[in-house]
Amino acid sequence: MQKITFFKRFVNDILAERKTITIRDASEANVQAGDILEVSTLEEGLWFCRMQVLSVTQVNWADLTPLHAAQENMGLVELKQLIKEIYPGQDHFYVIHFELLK
Ligand SMILES: CC(=O)Nc1ccn([C@@H]2O[C@H](CO)[C@@H](O)[C@H]2O)c(=O)n1
Repeated sequence: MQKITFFKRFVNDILAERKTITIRDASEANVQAGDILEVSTLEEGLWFCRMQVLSVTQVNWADLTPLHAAQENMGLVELKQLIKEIYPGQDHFYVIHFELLK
């Protein structure tokens, strides 16, 4: 089974389905539509759900939209700032759209 991690501050949003995408660089985007992922926190490695990948699409930082931000349950300025912090100096990303499995 494939695995993915998230910062633990996003656990509640993911479980409540307020966060339905994650934006990753190429090294973390080795998934495709249909894949089922075991999901745990980055910090403690605590498992918290399974999710199914609905789609993987490419995006450049400058082309992020308010829709991406809404799917992250944040504002666009906040999302763009966050991605700069997580991935300094990178411009090319993958939007992984997922569905929580229950
Ligand atoms: C190894 C590892 O866990 N890395 C990451 C990387 C990103 N993210 C979140 O995805 C969205 C777009 O980047 C934002 O919500 C990020 O905070 C995350 O939770 N964990």
